[in-house]
Amino acid sequence: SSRSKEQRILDFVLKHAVPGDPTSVLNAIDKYCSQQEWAMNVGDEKGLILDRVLQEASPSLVLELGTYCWYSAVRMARLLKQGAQILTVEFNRNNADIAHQILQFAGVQVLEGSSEEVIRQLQKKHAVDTVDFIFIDHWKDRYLPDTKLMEELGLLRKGTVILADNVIFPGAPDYLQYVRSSPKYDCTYYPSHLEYLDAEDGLEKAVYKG
Ligand SMILES: O=c1[nH]cnc2c(O)cc(-c3ccc(F)cc3)c(-c3ccc(F)cc3)c12
Ligand SMILES: [Mg+2]
Repeated sequence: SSRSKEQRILDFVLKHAVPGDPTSVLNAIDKYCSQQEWAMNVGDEKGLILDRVLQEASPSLVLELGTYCWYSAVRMARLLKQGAQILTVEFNRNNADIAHQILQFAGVQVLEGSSEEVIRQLQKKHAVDTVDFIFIDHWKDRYLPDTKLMEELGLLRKGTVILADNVIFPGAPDYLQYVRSSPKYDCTYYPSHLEYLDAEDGLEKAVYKG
């Protein structure tokens, strides 16, 4: 059919999830993508690690790089404290549209454009001072340049948590080498598996020391 995989995921969510119940949305996406069509959501196994690291950080402002089908934005939004905000960046127009449809989540805003463009506009256009929690899940070649850009722009504060997906598969070796060798970060690796598969993958947490 002319509908994309992402639209088929949306159809399944709209058919099987309960409006306003984020856990039912996550369960629907995980069910569809593990049984029907694989998709690059962070998934349920790595998602549990994301849950724990996010709750420990208890952020007021979250920046997500890479919205895709909005799985991780929903995952994080369901755990945020009252009044906290997620800014999620998606450069692919179609995915942004799917994201808008899956759930108009209170406190979640989809910013369209390349991560570099959006990061450069955060302070002036989106009244951002510093970011408390960053989930990097867009494109492996942008992990390091975007992190350096956020440092240069003063978007990181003492204690800002950066959690990066796919540091093993497909991997972001230049990013890993940088944060692990930099005196500006305290790093922790969380071993896991590629979403819905047995391949090894993991998340890297880098806490900015200011
Ligand atoms: O690009 C990604 N962004 C954010 N998360 C991703 C993820 O969680 C998984 C994958 C992934 C896809 C296929 C595979 F066999 C292994 C890993 C990708 C990815 C990697 C290279 C690609 F060419 C296209 C997709 C991404
Ligand atoms: Mg990923």
